[in-house]
Amino acid sequence: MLEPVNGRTMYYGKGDVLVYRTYARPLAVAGIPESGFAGCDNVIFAHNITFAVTGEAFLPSFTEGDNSMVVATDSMKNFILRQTAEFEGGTTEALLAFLARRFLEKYPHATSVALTGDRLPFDGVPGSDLVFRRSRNDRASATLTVRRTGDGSLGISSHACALKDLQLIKVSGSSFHGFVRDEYTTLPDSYDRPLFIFLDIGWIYEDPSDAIAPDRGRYVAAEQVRDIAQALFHERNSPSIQSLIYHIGLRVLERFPQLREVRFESNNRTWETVVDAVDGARGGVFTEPRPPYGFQGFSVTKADLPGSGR
Ligand SMILES: O=c1[nH]c(=O)c2[nH]c(=O)[nH]c2[nH]1
Repeated sequence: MLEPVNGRTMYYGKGDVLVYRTYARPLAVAGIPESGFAGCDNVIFAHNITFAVTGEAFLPSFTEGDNSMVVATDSMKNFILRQTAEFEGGTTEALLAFLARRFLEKYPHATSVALTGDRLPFDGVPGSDLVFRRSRNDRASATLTVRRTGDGSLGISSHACALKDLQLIKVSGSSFHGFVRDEYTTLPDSYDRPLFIFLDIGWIYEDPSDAIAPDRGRYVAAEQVRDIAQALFHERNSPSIQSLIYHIGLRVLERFPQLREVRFESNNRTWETVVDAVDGARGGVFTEPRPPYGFQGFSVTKADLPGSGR
């Protein structure tokens, strides 16, 4: 998360800082064919934040028990909560950049801050602009590291945006066959399986300013990435999860040339068949698969796009 200080891992911070900000700046995004998402009003702009700090000045707190330079993690929590009131943006990435900058400005002996914000989604309810329903579904997330550069200015040294915990089932139209068959193989070939997948999708911008300043019109909303994943899952008769995530990655990069890379971590939760649908009839019966579960990890970059010449 945070780069080592003189070759040593050293950081401290606060996790699970829950910040419910109301009436943040509304977000508008450019549309894409796979998604009806055009933005959100941000009436509830809520996050679970993990905040970590480092700097040589903190070494004596570890090695000598000298707390004179320690900003208590309790104070960090207060800082995050109070500063969020002054935040004027409308994206998770912008909130993280704002908090990191403010902290490094306030505490000059801190050299670098790494923070993650998991959005806590609340959905609007019909007929009200005041009542919201907490959603336990997939959610947007971002991680940023902001550090002091040689000339004392502050810069983003790493970033990653994500959609976490997307869980999608396609009841028909997925296969898995042609894999290595030997004395260890018990899995039959499948030509139509009820494919249930858990997906974490991450993306990196060519220029992280596009994530911080959505007014530039190049912000990529997690809802749009979600909708691309759903559309590709629908469109393709996938021969494997490996192939499916590759094609989702290609489509995301095609739609958003401002991105450099898309990353996947997927989990196979294919439903276990109890009663097969008979003679082309619909209506099989399935149950939850038993552990252990398979997983895949893959990153797609612009070099994978057709015609990239790389
Ligand atoms: O999409 C899949 N990829 C695999 O590598 C695999 N292995 C397995 O047993 N089932 C599946 N499904």
